[in-house]
Amino acid sequence: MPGSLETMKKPPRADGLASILAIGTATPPNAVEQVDFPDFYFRITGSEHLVDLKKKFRRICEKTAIRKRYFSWDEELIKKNPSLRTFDEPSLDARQKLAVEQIPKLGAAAARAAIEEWGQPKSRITHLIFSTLSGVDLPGADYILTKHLGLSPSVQRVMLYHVGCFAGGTVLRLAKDLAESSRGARVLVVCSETTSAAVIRGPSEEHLDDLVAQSLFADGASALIVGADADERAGERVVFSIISASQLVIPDSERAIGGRFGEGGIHALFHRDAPGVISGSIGKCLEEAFSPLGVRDWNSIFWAAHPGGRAILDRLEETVGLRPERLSATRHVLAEYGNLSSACVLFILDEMRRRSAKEGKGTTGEGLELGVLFGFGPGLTIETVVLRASPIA
Ligand SMILES: CC(=O)CC(=O)SCCNC(=O)CCNC(=O)[C@H](O)C(C)(C)COP(=O)(O)OP(=O)(O)OC[C@H]1O[C@@H](n2cnc3c(N)ncnc32)[C@H](O)[C@@H]1OP(=O)(O)O
Repeated sequence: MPGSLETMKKPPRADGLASILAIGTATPPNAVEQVDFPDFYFRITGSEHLVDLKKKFRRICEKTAIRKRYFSWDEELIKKNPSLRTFDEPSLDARQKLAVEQIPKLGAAAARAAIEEWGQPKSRITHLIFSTLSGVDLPGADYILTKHLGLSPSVQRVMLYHVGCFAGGTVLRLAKDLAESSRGARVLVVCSETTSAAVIRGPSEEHLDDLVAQSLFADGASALIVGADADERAGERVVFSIISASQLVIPDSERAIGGRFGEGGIHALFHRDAPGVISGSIGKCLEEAFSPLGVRDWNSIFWAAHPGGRAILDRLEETVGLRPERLSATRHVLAEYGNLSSACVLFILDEMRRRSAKEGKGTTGEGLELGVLFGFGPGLTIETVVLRASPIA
């Protein structure tokens, strides 16, 4: 019947904006203090004889402003898999085994925390967006996660493999579209990362940017429930609303951040000018996102920026003229967890809303109404997400 076909083409849209209704995070048990990492890393990779390179690595680690990182692997695993001790020996099988096991497991732990905070039955989850940099498999981590969590087989899954660190913004952009285009949709978003593809490899004097990667990346997962028209009578609460989301590729910048994927896993390619390239485009992103809202003072909004490395945050702060408190939650997450790739920005939102409540601020965004979340990664790609904080009762 033409009438019913018309109805099928246009399912009812949500009335309101998509919102984050809950946040969960998880880390694996093996924590390594950054101050101990150079000794640990050069010992487990059998590289103690590279004395000058180790001194250089110590200097790099000291500059990262990272205090601690969590890993799903440990010394025992490296001993059992000697190919992981070298810089570029074929080692993909060992890396895959770890990633395929750990990514859904970590993601499920973060998702359970988000679902518990949300307080609604799992059967209300209509969509799943899963993002990870490693562990491509068939069926993928999204499928394994639905089994771990016991989600409905009719949950609509979207799997994002190998997008890179900007994916923490991409998942919000997609979740907003899904939640607003279908009334009643509840989207479970999961970003789960292990370093098994890119970190854990021996050092190389010829590839110093890869050595920088060994000092930065860590394992962890974050999860959100996103939906529009929060059902407050059923106990749903808005943590942040997603006002807008957009993506920008900085022209001719693909050399700034990248990775080569092969039999030895992912070899990181970081140009020293990555912080400069990112900060050079941040003004344009801010103006495009906030001019419709009449905002021009970048200190009047809260910030969650992907902490790719300390130098990126320093350059951002300097270029935009930010007061130190604006990147305080971001720097805290970098210090306590390292660079968690796509999972990082959602850890920052969690940290921000928790410390806002603890410090008696009026909103989940440090007492401010509007804020920005930035994802940075290969391309060079920037995801810009405008958020609205919620009042804290
Ligand atoms: C994967 C994704 O999709 C997204 C991502 O997050 S990718 C990660 C993006 N991150 C980056 O690009 C790293 C940004 N860089 C930084 O944060 C900082 O440079 C750093 C913490 C690594 C070092 O801090 P710094 O203030 O630059 O210290 P600095 O004293 O200049 O450098 C320390 C040493 O590292 C070396 N170094 C710094 N950056 C380097 C690079 N990109 N490649 C090779 N060597 C580098 C320096 O030459 C220096 O060596 P010496 O001590 O022998 O002189």
